Amino acid sequence: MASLYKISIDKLNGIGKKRAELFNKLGIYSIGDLLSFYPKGYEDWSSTVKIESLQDGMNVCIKAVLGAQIKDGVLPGGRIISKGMVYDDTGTLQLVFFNNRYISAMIHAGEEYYFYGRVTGGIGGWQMISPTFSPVGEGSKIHPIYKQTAGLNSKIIANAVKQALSYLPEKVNDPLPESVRSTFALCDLKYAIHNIHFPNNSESLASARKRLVTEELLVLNLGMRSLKEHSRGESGVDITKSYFDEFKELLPFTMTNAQSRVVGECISDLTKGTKPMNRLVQGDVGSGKTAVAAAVCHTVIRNGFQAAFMAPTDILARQHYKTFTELFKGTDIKTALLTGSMKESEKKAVRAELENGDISFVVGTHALITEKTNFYNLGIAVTDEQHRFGVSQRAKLLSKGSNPHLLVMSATPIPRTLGLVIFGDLDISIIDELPPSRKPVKTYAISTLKRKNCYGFIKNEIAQGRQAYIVCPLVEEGELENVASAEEYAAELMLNDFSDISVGIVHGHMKPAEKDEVMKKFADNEISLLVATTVIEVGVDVPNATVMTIENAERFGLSQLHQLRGRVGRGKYDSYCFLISNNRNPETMQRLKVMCSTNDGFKIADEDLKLRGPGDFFGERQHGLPQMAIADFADTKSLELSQKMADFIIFNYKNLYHDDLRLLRAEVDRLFSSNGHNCLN
Ligand SMILES: Nc1ncnc2c1ncn2[C@@H]1O[C@H](COP(=O)(O)OP(=O)(O)OP(=O)(O)O)[C@@H](O)[C@H]1O
Repeated sequence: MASLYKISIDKLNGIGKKRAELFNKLGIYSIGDLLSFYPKGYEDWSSTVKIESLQDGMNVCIKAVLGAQIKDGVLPGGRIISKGMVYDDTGTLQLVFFNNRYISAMIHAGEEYYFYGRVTGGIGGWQMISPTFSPVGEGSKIHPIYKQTAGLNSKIIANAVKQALSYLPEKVNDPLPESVRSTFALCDLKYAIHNIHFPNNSESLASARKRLVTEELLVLNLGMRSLKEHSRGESGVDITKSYFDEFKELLPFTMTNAQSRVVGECISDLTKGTKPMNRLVQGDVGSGKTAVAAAVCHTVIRNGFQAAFMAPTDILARQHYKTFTELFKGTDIKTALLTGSMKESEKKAVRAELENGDISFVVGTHALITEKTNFYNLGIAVTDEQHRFGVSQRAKLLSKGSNPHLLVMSATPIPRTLGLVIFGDLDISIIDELPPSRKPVKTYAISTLKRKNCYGFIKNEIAQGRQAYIVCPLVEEGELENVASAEEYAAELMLNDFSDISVGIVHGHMKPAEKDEVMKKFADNEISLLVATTVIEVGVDVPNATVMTIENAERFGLSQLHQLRGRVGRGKYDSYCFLISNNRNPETMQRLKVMCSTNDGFKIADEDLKLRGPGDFFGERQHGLPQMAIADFADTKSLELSQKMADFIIFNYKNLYHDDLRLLRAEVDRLFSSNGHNCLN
C-alpha cells in the first residue's frame, strides 16, 4: 500500500492534468491518497420504497422499470433536458436529467433499475431529478458518497476509486500484524479498503470501518506516546529538594488529599533527574488547582529558579497575581504581573527584573511570550486553561528557558479516553476531590415566565449578604453589537428589579483597568449583582457569590454551562444556579436536564461529547493534532479499543522498532510528518 502513495493520480484512465488538479484540491495526489479518501456517507439501496408510499422531499431508493426510452429536449439557453417515466406495481414517477447527453444510452426501456435520489411532487406526479441508478441484480446495494468539489462529483470519484482498487496487489502488506488483528477481531487491510468504498453489505461495511477507524486512532495513539518519549531533551533545571512542607505552612487551609497527591506527583517529576516535567493537571471547577500550581512553583523557586504562570484572560491573570502575592507575602519570593494592558513603562520595569532575576514569580497573559520578555533562569512554565492556548504558544513559553518544566492546568474535564489522545504527550494527574464543605450547586432549568421569581430569589440572597451573577442574553465575547445589549440589560435591571442594589457590569470589550475595577468591587462585596458576559467563565473566584443565573442557557454547551456554574458554590454557603430558556428543542432540554441532575464535571463532559461531538474540547489545540481521515474523536468505544491495542503492542513488542511493526511505524511517521510533527526520528 505504501508504494501506491508514489503513483500519481493521473495514471488512472480519464484523469488528465485538469482533472488531476481537481483531485489535488481534495488533497488527493496519488493512488494511495485516493484509496485513503474514504466516503463521507453511503446511499443504502437495500431497502426500497414503493412509489405509492413516497413523500415529498424524501431521499429514497425505488425499484422501478423504465417505461419507454428516455427522450432528450433542449431548454431555452441550450441546456439539454432528458425525461423518462418509470413504474412499479403501485405507481409511476418521472425521471429528469440535465445536460447528460449519454443518459438515454445508459438506461434501457423495459429493464428494472434501482433509482436513488430526492423525490418531489405529489398530486401532479412524482419526480426524481438526476438520480443515481444501477440495474437490479448488479453489485452491492450500498453506494459510497464522496466529498466533492466543483467539477468533480461523487460519481466521478467513485469511478476513479474503482480503478484505483485494481492497483492493490494480490497480497497487501498490512501494517497491523496478524497477532493484533486476531486478538482484536479486525479484518485485513485489503478487505477493509474494498469494503469501505464498495461494501458487499452492511456487515462488511461495519467490519471495514472498525478496522480502519481503530487503526487510525492506534497510529495517533502510538505517535503521541512516541512524542512524549522523544519530544523533549534534558532539562537544564536541576531541582534537588522538595519544599512542599514549607509551602503548606503558607496556605490558609489544609490541602485535600487529592491536591497533596497531585503536588507529590509533580514534585516527583521535578526531582526525578534530567527529564523535564510534562504534566497536565485536570480538576473539576473549584477543585483547587491554583494552590497545586502555587505549591509546585514554590518548590522550583526555592531551588533557585524562576516560575511563569500564563493565564488566558486579563481578569484571571490579575486574580491569580493577587492570590499569589498574598500567599507569598511573608516570604522573599518577589511576584509580578505582566499583561499586555499594562503601561509600557510598567512592562519595561517588570521585564528588566525578569531578565536580571529579581522577580522569581511572574503571572501574566500572552505578554509573557512576546519577544521582548526574557528570563534570567526560567525553571517552570505553567499554562492555565490549556484548551485556550495553542501548542505553539506553550512551546514559545518553554523556549524562554533551558528546557524548563511544564505544568498544564485544565479545568475542562475531558473524558478520559479523549484526554489520553489529546494530551497523549503529557502525563496526567487528576484532582478528583473537592475541598471539604463544598456542596453541590442546586440547579434549576426555568422558562422566562419564572424570571421574576428568580430575581426575587437573588434579592433574598443579597439581603442575606450574598452576591449573584447574571450572565446576559445574546452576548458572546467579540460581538460588539451585543455589548450594547449587555449594557442595556444591566441598565434595565438597575432601573427596575434591582434599583436598590449595587449592580456592576463586566464584558470583554471594557478596558482592562475598568474590568479590573469592577471585579475588585465585586470581590470586595461593594457590588452585589454582577451582570456579565462569558468573560467570567473561567477561573473567577468570589466565594461569597451564591447565585448564578444564565439567560439563553440553550446557547451554551454543557461544559461551558458547567464552567459558568462553577463560579458559585466556592464558599461555605448553599449555592444555586438558574438556567433560563424557552427553547423546547429535545437536545437543549436533554442538556439542561443533565445540568440539573449532576455537578460532576466528568459526567457532564461525557454527555457533552455525546451530544455535541469533540469540537469544544479542542479549541485551538485541535490545530496541534493530525487530521483524521475516518476516525471521530467522539467515538469513545473506538478510542478505548485503540488504547487497548496500543497497550497490547507496547506490551508484546516493547517498542515500535520491532521488525513486525515496520509498516505501522511508517504509518505513524506519515500521519505525524504531514502535520508538522516528527516524532520518531
Ligand atoms: N483544600 C482546600 N480547602 C479549602 N478551600 C480551598 C482548598 N483548595 C482551594 N480552596 C479554595 O477554593 C477556591 C477554589 O480554588 P481554585 O480557584 O484554585 O479552584 P480551581 O480548581 O482553579 O477552580 P476553577 O477551575 O473554577 O478556576 C478558592 O477560593 C481556594 O482558596
